[in-house]
Amino acid sequence: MAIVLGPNQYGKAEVRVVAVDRSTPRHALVDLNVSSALRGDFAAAHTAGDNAHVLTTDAQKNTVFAFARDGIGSPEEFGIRLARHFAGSYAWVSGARVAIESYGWDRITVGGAPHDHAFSRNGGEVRTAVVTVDGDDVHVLAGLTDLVVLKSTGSEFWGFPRDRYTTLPETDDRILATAVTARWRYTGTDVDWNGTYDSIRTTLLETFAGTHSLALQQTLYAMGEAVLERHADVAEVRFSMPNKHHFLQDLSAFGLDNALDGPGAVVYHADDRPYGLIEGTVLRDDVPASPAAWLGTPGFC
Ligand SMILES: O=c1[nH]c(=O)c2[nH]c(=O)[nH]c2[nH]1
Repeated sequence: MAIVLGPNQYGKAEVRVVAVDRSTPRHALVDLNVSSALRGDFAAAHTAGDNAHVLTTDAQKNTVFAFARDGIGSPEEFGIRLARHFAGSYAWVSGARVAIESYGWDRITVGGAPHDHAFSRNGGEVRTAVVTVDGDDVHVLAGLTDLVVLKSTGSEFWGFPRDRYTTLPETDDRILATAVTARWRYTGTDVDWNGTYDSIRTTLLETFAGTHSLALQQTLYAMGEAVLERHADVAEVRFSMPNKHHFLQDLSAFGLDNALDGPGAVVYHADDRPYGLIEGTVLRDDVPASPAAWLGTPGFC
């Protein structure tokens, strides 16, 4: 029996870089959280404390800031530039993974006009990109987290089996709400990153809204199917979607009914936990799987 070093990677996590394009009076702002990780032959550092192969995490951080000086473009483009640079830096670096979160800022409107250089953060939603360079191969995942959506009707849930612990009533009219985390894998790199991102986000929203839902699982599948139907360069979409339960509040103690078709407002309590967690992948069956693209991406997606 020998004890050996298994898979490993190292890098700088969560480099917060904000780049402002001031080339015109109308500034443009990009706000990223960048994490890099190198893969390759780093055995001696682990087993002997020999750092001859260790491109410092400090240098990786500096590289992120230096590259931002040339403009960031889309998160995917920036990730590809960085990952290619790191993977090509030394013979013993065989690959690099660059994961990016992109925070959105909207222009503040003053007197009806969008301001040139004042912005407000737009909610909790975050755009994501993960670029993995593995030798000459480049894999790109794009996605988003915490796209919070709600339908106040157009959602049913019934027809499930009833064991001795099943108490949930069947319903033909409920609130459906979730916070979408999705990642999709592109088949290549010749992509209009920002345009495609916007289009896929719109597709997710339109499909959530337009699908008369019999289960969140069905809505998840419909959202993935719509993305794949409209985007030939996407191979698969992975989702993690909490079912943000809204239960009708019992108001009978106050002599009030709470009927869906009654005269007053319908009152729900929004439960934050526990929540159903619905996760799934929708994919083309004729595109090979790509474990390298997902290596190091934790959780379901
Ligand atoms: O859309 C749903 N899917 C479920 O699997 C489930 N389970 C549950 O209790 N409510 C719901 N709703």
